[in-house]
Amino acid sequence: MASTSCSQIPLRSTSFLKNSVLSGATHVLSKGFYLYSVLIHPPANSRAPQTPISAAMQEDKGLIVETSDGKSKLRIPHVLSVAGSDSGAGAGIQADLKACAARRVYCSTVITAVTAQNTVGVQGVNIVPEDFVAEQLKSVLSDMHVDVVKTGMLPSLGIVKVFHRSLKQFPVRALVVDPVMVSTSGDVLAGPSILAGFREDLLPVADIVTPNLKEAAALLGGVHLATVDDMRSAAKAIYDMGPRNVLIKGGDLDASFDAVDIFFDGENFYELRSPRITTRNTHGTGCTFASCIAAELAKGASMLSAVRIAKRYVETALDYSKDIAIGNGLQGPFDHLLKLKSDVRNSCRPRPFDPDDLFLYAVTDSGMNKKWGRSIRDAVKAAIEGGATIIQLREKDAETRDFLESAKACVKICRFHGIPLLINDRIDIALACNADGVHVGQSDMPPKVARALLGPEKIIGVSCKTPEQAHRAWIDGADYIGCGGVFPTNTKKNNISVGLGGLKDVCVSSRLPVVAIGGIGASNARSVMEIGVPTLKGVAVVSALFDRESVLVETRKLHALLKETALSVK
Ligand SMILES: Nc1ncnc2c1ncn2[C@@H]1O[C@H](COP(=O)(O)OP(=O)(O)O)[C@@H](O)[C@H]1O
Ligand SMILES: Cc1ncc(COP(=O)(O)O)c(N)n1
Repeated sequence: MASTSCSQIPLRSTSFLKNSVLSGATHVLSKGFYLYSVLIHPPANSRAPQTPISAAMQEDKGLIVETSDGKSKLRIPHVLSVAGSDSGAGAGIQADLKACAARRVYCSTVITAVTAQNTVGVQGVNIVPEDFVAEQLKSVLSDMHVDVVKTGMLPSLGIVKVFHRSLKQFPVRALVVDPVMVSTSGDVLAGPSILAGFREDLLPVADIVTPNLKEAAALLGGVHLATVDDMRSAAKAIYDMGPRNVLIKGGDLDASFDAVDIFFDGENFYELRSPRITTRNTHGTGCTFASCIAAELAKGASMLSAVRIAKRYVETALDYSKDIAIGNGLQGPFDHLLKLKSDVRNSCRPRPFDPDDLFLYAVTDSGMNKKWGRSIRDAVKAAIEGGATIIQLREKDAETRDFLESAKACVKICRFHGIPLLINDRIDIALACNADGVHVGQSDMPPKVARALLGPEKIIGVSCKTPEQAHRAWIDGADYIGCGGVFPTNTKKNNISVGLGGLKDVCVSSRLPVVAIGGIGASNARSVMEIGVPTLKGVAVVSALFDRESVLVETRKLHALLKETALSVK
């Protein structure tokens, strides 16, 4: 095990530990002192057994730090990417930022070169002056707590040296070296002159180095690598140059191979295999892979686990992005956040939420649809045709897969008619079918968590019985509240009804639009709307529409009645 010591040392005076790879964690910041728990790794090439990074994280006692004002704050795992900018944003700094964001890790950046690049190739490279690379490094490392540094394009020997010096001055927990030399398009990003810098300075202090086939060949003086066996030999030979771990990426193997990478930790070889995805959108896979390893290490994963997660992440992102079209060249970027397709797929886009959408709110019920022999989609179609202004799928006992298929079909129908579709309770289904939002009860997913999962554009409704709950829903970022049950109902067991008085209290206090729910139908809808509070925008109905022979006829009837009432209430 590496030795562990704990000492109080002045702020930013860790450079006495030069030449050691150091893991540290600040616990208390007061009077200009860090209480610094130091894990000193002897220089890697002395081949001491490595300290698992997760152990270093435990030294941190979690990610909570106490600041000088006595408040505890969350310290966010942090990767610094030292790399080149890719104007096409498929690789380089841009890929690193997206990969870290996708893996929920903060990423700062030091730009070493600006490339003019697209899906055709690299049209130009402008190298950032060495002293300005040094200045960027100092800005970030002297201020922010960086856990892991990941390097990409280091275009000159001078920049490698500058970087190496900064690392000595500002040690970090782990170093991931992606020895970028040639882009997938075949353009040179860093010439052979940097090889000496890699061999002498960076590899001996790297926790992992991740060359692709061409880069591994260059590091080894130009050997030819074409098979998985060649990759194993290369991993061993590169390991002998000093890094703690080596990963040889096999994306460029013959297309008949699986996507195979070789990971070597000095003792064992691991063959990481995934199906080769047929796509042109592989620009930036290497940068992404290394950034994801760095992100997982920053969160505290062991090296093997970080590498495995990174492999799975790249595979998932490539598969998701295999049919997207960005640029006209041979090598397209992929979607790191797995989000770009969801809005494009539906040619009819959802429109923003309008409180008047709550006017006639139809809530489906699987039991009732079964009883009347209707599919969910037929029920939804009929309700829309009858005048429903918003739909909620409330399918408490549907099997997940059936529910998802029905929900997808209903999203199509609703988008076509410009009617919002919400899912009751099931955030997973709402996400998977790209519904317009969800409706949650007081004991369902908290609205704030739902918002974080669904994003800012989705509609979130919350069931509330009291003004306090309505206030909470507003604080939590809901879009509307459903108040009820107004009258006793069979669709919810043990549900105490609030009556028209309770509804009125909630509507008067609510800062959100309200829809009344519970036992409402043609016989009592007028009395509900006649409470005459402007926040009350409509009624939500289950049985009065769906526990009837004709959903269409009942919806039409109720719509007409509500319209008439609205005119007289105004
Ligand atoms: N077509 C593909 N299908 C699945 N995985 C791939 C594909 N191409 C590359 N990979 C994976 O992406 C990662 C990056 O590898 P590679 O493309 O060789 O890096 P680089 O971009 O540096 O050339 C590796 O894990 C590799 O196996
Ligand atoms: C700025 C920059 N950094 C790295 C790469 C390598 O990525 P790829 O191998 O996918 O072309 C690149 N093309 N551009």
